[in-house]
Amino acid sequence: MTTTPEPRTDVQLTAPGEILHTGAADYPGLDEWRSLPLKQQPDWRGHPDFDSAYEQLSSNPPLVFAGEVDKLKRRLAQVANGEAFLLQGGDCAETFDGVTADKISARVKTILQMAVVLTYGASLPVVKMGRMAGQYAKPRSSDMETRGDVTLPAFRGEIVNGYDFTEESRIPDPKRMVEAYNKSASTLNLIRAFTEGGFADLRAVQQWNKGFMENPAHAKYEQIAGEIDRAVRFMEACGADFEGLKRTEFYSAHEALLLDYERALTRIDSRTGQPYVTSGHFVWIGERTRELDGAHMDYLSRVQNPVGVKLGPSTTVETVLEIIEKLDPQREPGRLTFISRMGAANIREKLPALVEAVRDSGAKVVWVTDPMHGNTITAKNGYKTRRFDDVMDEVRGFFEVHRAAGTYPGGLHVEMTGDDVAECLGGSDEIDETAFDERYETLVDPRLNHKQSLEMAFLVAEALKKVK
Ligand SMILES: O=C[C@H](O)[C@H](O)COP(=O)(O)O
Ligand SMILES: C=C(OP(=O)(O)O)C(=O)O
Repeated sequence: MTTTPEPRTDVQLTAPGEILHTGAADYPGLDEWRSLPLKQQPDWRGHPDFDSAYEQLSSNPPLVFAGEVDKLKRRLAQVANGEAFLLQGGDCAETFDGVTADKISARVKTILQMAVVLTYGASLPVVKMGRMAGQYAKPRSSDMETRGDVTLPAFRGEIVNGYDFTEESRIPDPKRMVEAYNKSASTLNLIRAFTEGGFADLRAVQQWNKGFMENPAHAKYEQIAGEIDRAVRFMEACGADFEGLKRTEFYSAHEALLLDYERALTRIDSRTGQPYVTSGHFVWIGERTRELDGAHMDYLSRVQNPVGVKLGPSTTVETVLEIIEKLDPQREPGRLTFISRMGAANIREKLPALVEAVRDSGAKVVWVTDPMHGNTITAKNGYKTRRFDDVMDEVRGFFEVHRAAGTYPGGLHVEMTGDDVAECLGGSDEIDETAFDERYETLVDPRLNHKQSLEMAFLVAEALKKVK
């Protein structure tokens, strides 16, 4: 069983509510991961720029504040209790060039649109979270990539190396961590401005959804869209406080894969003396790095953020119970989220035993479905893709499993974008492989485009109405 370190007594604690954070240079246990099995990392410790990049990050301001992280944990506790729904969405791999106002606003806009539809379906608040402002590191199936007769190190996300298929670009460069920090800061700044400055006004979001409904292909969602519209007009007629509804909470999330980056951005919260990863509000451990005795599990067991763990089809009951012991020994609601990514073909067979075991253990975790990562296929023309129908089938399976177990299907985790890309097959626009040459932009895995994301929200809203 993991023990949470005692608060430091030798640091100056400030009054509750203050947002000062100190570095975490010698906090006990925070460097334990360095002696444990560590997967999916670049070999860059000997790089001449490593120390200066690490020092720079260590002295930079935190990207998020411990008080916000605690607030998110309270929101996730509501999800664990079936009182809210969690929506996590964003790029597979953010790119430095993608940090533009247009692209960020399109993604935030799409997440807000999805959230309105889901809020209506669930009749519950939706906790909104972007795979944004830090989703720059990618785990890979293979360390190397071969094209023709050339083999080079695999692309590991722009925080590590470049996507161009040249020897120079694929060399890991620690200065990229500083660039990723700067890009994340810009992204968060814009997200905060959007979501606190009127962009999230419920009436505007509902207008955007009307645009989606104008396409005859989406007429099948007319009933639910009409109901939302009437509900908004009813609230307006009643004189609802739309000032309050102009703002919304929006949290950042990413895979805590690159431990040099996470360690350098860990800070001690001045209120509590406890360590927080300040690179994002919510961080998760991926399917490829979730060994119980591994570095990633150890590191995230020592910080206070709410954490997620991806669970693929090989996950056993013993593993989930041990993960709970390791990451949530205090059984703190909101601390632990399990993100299942079984694949449509597996979910109905593999998920029930895990959900039932967790239910019977009494632990209060959040259950989220990631219907993307278990449904990746290679299209006839060689592109990595996913079928919209498979994705939706996994979502339906997730709801069925929870209904049968009497547990709460707490959320949805999707790779999506606000742009009109063609990366996943199907949806009402019936995207097929022929569109890929023109509109395939992702650097690693295929995302739902704007319309496919909204369509998914409508379908999930229908499923959520049945949960109530
Ligand atoms: O996003 C998830 C992983 O990084 C991705 O699926 C790995 O892809 P690969 O199998 O092409 O390495
Ligand atoms: C790598 C990812 O997923 P997984 O760990 O589930 O493969 C991801 O979500 O980007």
